[in-house]
Amino acid sequence: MKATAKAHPIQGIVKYHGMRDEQLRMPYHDSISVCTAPSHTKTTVEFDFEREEDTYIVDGEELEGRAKERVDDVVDYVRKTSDAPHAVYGVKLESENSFPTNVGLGSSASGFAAAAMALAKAAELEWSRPEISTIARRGSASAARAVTGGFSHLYDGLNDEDCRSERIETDLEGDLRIVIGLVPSYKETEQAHKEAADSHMFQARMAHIHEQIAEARDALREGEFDRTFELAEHDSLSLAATTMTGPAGWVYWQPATLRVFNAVRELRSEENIPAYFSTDTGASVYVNTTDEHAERVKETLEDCGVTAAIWQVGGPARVLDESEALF
Ligand SMILES: Nc1ncnc2c1ncn2[C@@H]1O[C@H](COP(=O)(O)OP(=O)(O)OP(=O)(O)O)[C@@H](O)[C@H]1O
Ligand SMILES: C[C@@](O)(CCOP(=O)(O)OP(=O)(O)O)CC(=O)O
Repeated sequence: MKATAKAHPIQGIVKYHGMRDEQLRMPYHDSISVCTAPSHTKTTVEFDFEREEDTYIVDGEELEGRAKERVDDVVDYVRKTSDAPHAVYGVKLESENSFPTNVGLGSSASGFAAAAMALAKAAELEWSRPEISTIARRGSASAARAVTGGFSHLYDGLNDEDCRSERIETDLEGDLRIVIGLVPSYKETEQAHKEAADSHMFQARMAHIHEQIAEARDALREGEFDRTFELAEHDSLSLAATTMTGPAGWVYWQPATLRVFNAVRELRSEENIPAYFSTDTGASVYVNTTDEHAERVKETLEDCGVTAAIWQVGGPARVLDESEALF
């Protein structure tokens, strides 16, 4: 009745923007991302006979309002699909993120992936990871990809058989280093997804994305580093063009973000270093490079006045031993 799970957040490669179905969180189009580590979320859940109300605590704070409703959507779906008699009891969920939230480092992905994995285990659902990705998707679409881990592809679809995530095999995982530049500027993504289709750039993005997905899959299969991360850099600009031209005119980037963009392009042109920037919906930057060049890239980010760290590829969400439970 109690279970603990761990999941890694994601960096978008061909990024998701906008939902066809807001309740079921079915995106308008396919998306590909890569999980990042050691950043992670650890979550313990328990179905408890004595508990009448569901309670969720993240980083020591009890969730309320919209944040709570999103976890409710995940818990309700697990209750509906599980045959375990205890799945009707109240749930206690406690979770810890090892990295800052709401700054563009993908906390909703690892948060809802860890919750889905732990809930599926506690509710005795013997599902595969692509199946569990449909539970996580109800909290956050990016979380579907955090369930399957590594490089993963969330398919567009109108039902759970189609709209699920699957891992993509590639040789790029071992040598990839993701240097993160932390630009702490608070934002929330949900509203941006809601108004995605209201930008005049959205239809252009939709027409373009199919090709981008095919290219990214091919580059990953072929193990082509430059081609893969050039695509991620390009798609960061495409995504921002759409959010900036929506009704709210969101500009997620900060001056430090742009300093990093310029410095990364200089590393490429002047030092021949394979380094490509990437942002999701936020001001923080990912710089994709190889092990050999990671320290040089980190120094460059620090010279831009940004706190930097060298991360690598994270695996799929997984259930932990009961000795690792948070309560
Ligand atoms: N460990 C967690 N367990 C459950 N929900 C979480 C957890 N961490 C974050 N969340 C939820 O994820 C959402 C984070 O905001 P948002 O939708 O902007 O996602 P995001 O773009 O992944 O955020 P960011 O990348 O900036 O961290 C909020 O609803 C928050 O409560
Ligand atoms: C481009 C992104 O940053 C979009 C992130 O969106 P979220 O998955 O955080 O949105 P919600 O479903 O509202 O939680 C990264 C990606 O998943 O492609």
